Amino acid sequence: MAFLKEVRFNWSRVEEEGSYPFNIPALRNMQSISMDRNVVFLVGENGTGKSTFLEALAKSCGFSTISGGRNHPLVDHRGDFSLADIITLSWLPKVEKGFFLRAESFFNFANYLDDLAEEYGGSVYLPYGGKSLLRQSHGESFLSLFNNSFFRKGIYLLDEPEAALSPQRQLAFLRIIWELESTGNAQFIIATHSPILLAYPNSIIYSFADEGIKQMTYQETEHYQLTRDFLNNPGLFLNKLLQ
Ligand SMILES: Nc1ncnc2c1ncn2[C@@H]1O[C@H](COP(=O)(O)OP(=O)(O)OP(=O)(O)O)[C@@H](O)[C@H]1O
Repeated sequence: MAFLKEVRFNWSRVEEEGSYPFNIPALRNMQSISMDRNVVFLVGENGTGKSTFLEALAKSCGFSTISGGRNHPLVDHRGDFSLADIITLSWLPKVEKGFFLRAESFFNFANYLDDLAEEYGGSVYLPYGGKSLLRQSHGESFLSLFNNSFFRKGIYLLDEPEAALSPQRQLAFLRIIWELESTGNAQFIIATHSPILLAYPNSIIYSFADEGIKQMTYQETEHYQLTRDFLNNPGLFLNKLLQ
């Protein structure tokens, strides 16, 4: 269910326009972004601002900005989440639960769970597949999290969840998304470079670029077109590329 309906930018609150994160071209001209769909994808070239936007959403939701939900007091002291100070989230209905997954700092979250387990015992691992996430492969730990923790009614903000997943596991992950969103229990906002994940039906796809953020179809994304052209004829593609 689309709990989060819209994100509005209050640019008048910005004091230093020329510096990060307020200088990101894709975001600078946006007044609002509709989120009114169970599954919303953020795509675009590296460095166009997808993670910055997702982290600001996570902070505004009260989630850990390293990875985690509301009950995980993990603070990223190096990050700059000031974009969260100028966005307003419109909810209907408001949900408190959910999770922010940042693939690159998931290790810190797994470490944090191990520290908790040392103090409170192995039951800490129950929502994460019953054992330390560090004793599972990267991909297994992601799927353990998705399978065991993502069952509550909530909003799930995922930054490149495909990072650890094989193509087969990406398909398994699409099935998890479907089971949760089609029963009205979840909204997913996912930054991704995966042409497999992007194929999920009935989503909104937002493409981040210097000109702004534009909604497009799956077939219009560069991820789809480039992957299709490559797979149609890898030899020809590489011949041109490597000449
Ligand atoms: N803490 C920071 N301080 C200054 N600039 C930053 C900071 N974090 C990111 N940037 C810059 O902001 C821009 C957007 O970065 P961001 O990580 O949001 O991009 P992205 O679209 O998620 O990229 P990718 O697809 O590579 O993950 C980039 O130019 C990046 O160099």
